[in-house]
Amino acid sequence: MNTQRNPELAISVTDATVHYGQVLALDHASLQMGHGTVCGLVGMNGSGKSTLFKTIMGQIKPDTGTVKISGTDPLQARKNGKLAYVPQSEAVDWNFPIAVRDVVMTGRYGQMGWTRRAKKKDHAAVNEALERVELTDYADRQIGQLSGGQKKRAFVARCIAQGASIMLLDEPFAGVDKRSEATITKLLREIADEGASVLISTHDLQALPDLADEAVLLMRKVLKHGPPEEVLRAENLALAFGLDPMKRDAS
Ligand SMILES: Nc1ncnc2c1ncn2[C@@H]1O[C@H](COP(=O)(O)OP(=O)(O)OP(=O)(O)O)[C@@H](O)[C@H]1O
Repeated sequence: MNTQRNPELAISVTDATVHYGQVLALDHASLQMGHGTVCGLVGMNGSGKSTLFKTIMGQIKPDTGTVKISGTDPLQARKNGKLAYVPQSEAVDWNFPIAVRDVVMTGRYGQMGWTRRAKKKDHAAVNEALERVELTDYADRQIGQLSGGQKKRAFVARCIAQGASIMLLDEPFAGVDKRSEATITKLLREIADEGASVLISTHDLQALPDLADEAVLLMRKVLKHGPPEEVLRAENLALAFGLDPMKRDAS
């Protein structure tokens, strides 16, 4: 685990427990992530991945434990633009009448003040982000008129335009074509090499060694955290999935 590059951890979740009514979604889960790292979060349906994201984002306050983002409170980290989130596709209203460029511009809102009037530097940041995700030619399309992979790229561009140094991506490869997957994977690698930390939930275990420096196996608590090839050993997967999901669909 590369937690050495900066002594202050990018993400530090300690002993987090979350209930939804009677349902125990996180059970004393702890996760420490350094800067400049891509980390894959894997676990079966209902293992708590989205709940962990919401907890890291400060949307859910855990019953026990603490969350620190670069040493600060998650809400503070969101306010200062350091923490960004790419939601699952189902969580987005794709019919909303907004162009791709404007979706990316929402990443700049925190830095614009209450007028939300875009300045030259905001337009420049949006254009650069669109270019990095190869969506410049689609900038004026309504967001719902993109393919699944292009939609994901638009949301990654929003994080880039925001200047976030910690990014959480909830299943960015679900329903995504191979070209978009390769573009996103390469981009996340570049972003991490520039010092950002990227936590990605995915069901694509086969792709994990190419995608991530580290993997986390979640089953309400963090069962394993380390290099993907170690975490994805058959005995560990059996613990988390009760079978060998490399041979079958992991979901
Ligand atoms: N709003 C909610 N109310 C009640 N229970 C919930 C709620 N959200 C999640 N849960 C439950 O909490 C547990 C963890 O759910 P969560 O969505 O975090 O899992 P996940 O690993 O992201 O699943 P998936 O891979 O299917 O997206 C599950 O048992 C789920 O049914």
